[in-house]
Amino acid sequence: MATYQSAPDLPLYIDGQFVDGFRQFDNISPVDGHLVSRVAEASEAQVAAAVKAAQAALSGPWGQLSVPARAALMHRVADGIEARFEEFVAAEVADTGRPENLARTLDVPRAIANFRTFADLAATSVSECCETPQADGGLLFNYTVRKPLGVVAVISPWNLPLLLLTWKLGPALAMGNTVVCKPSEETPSSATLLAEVMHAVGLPAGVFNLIHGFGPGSAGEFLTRQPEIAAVSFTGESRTGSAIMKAVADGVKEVSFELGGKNAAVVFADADFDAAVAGVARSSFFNTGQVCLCSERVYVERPIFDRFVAALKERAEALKIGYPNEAGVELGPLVSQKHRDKVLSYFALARTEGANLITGGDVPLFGDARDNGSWVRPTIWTGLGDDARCVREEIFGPVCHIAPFDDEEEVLARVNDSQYGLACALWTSQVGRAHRLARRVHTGIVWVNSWYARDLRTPFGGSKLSGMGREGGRHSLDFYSEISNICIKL
Ligand SMILES: NC(=O)c1ccc[n+]([C@@H]2O[C@H](COP(=O)([O-])OP(=O)(O)OC[C@H]3O[C@@H](n4cnc5c(N)ncnc54)[C@H](O)[C@@H]3O)[C@@H](O)[C@H]2O)c1
Ligand SMILES: N/C(=C\C=C\C=O)C(=O)O
Repeated sequence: MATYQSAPDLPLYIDGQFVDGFRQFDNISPVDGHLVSRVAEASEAQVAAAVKAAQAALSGPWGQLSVPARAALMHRVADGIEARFEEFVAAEVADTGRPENLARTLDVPRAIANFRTFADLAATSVSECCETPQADGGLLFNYTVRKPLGVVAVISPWNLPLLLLTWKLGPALAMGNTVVCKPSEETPSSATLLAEVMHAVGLPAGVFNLIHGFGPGSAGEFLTRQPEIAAVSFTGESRTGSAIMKAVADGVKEVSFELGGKNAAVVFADADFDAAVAGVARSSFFNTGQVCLCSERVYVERPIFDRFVAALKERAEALKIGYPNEAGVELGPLVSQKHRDKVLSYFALARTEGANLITGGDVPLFGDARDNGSWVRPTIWTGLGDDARCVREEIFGPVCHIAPFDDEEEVLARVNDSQYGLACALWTSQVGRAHRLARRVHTGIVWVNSWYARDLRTPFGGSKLSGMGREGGRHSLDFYSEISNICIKL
């Protein structure tokens, strides 16, 4: 049984040593507001030291390791996470208040899979080659080699803390880079536990470094401004991506951005109704709506609109909200009071914009310690126009707006009318329509009759304000390595 009581102070991990920061900040539980831990904040000098240690490690034993040897080490990291599985569950629950079952079935298993998948992909990847006959009868033989980029800055968000950190770490390390990681200030616990696993596995000092702190004017910004970093892999808000892009522009650093979204779910009258209701309830309320892929916009074909709204209302109101270790709990709190204030501001905005409130739109009163937490109810609106801010701006909470539509061309235009382009879920029984529409939706990812079903070999990422680049499968191998072409005249 995972426990999520207060933990000890959380340190930094720099050049193979656990060290204090220049000051500490509080890590507060979103369940009931209790102090989870005090966290070391890295100074600019400590961030610079971490990057220098990572730079030095490239020319040490780590830089001499073969790909299979690095892959074996990544598997040992995965073994280390497995060995401390319940501690990782407790760490994610302590910081996010999520249901234990979610951490046990998604977050920690995906961290293990992230290391194992990219260890195996790196160890089995092949390079390109070609032969070019010459007019003089000679031959050119071209082949490519992958080299590490160097020091990679890994900056991750709070919504799936361990999953998203390791989604980057797995391929970055498997491809021979060294890393300096800056997890979100909201969720430092599982990254710190991971540092203990990395240390125990015996990665050479400087290969993996962990700094805690905030964004602007703190560890996050300091990291992006270090001249020695070769690339930044970032997941977070679009406006943060823009700030990081500016910070690294002068150095022309490589960036991989997984950013925000305002994703649509489209339900046609011919869809499996019960599957679509269950699927949209999951895609709108999963992880309390704190997934960049969540459907905050739902379009339902008019003949089933009223029936669908009623069914989704019933599902939303049946979701079990509760303590992380309660049996059957499905929804936890939002990650912080600050984030809840943002979500509540959209609840208020929806009223101003004239939304019909179908359910939720407020804070549940428990009459216990949870009233000091960051809880909201799952919320459904209808009746807003496509130009409403609540229909265009990312809210990042358990909320969706449902609108009717009449035909494919209309709904396709409305789905694509967004500054984001991350994900879309289509619910229909017509295979031809599914393929036709999927390729015309302007998002990086389209699920048909499913949502957040993942194969780690597939490309993941978005367009427009949702990001830059793709990670997953060989796309991660490509991003986290420098490819050189060698041409030999035979
Ligand atoms: N596309 C995806 O795959 C994906 C996945 C998860 C979350 N997200 C997005 O992330 C957001 C929620 O996460 P968040 O609130 O942690 O995002 P955020 O942008 O506020 O913070 C993300 C990380 O960046 C750091 N940071 C903030 N400002 C920085 C700066 N100027 N320089 C360097 N680092 C900085 C933060 O400390 C944190 O570690 C949502 O918009 C969500 O859509 C996207
Ligand atoms: N990058 C991934 C998930 C992103 C979730 C966004 O909140 C993944 O599943 O690999």
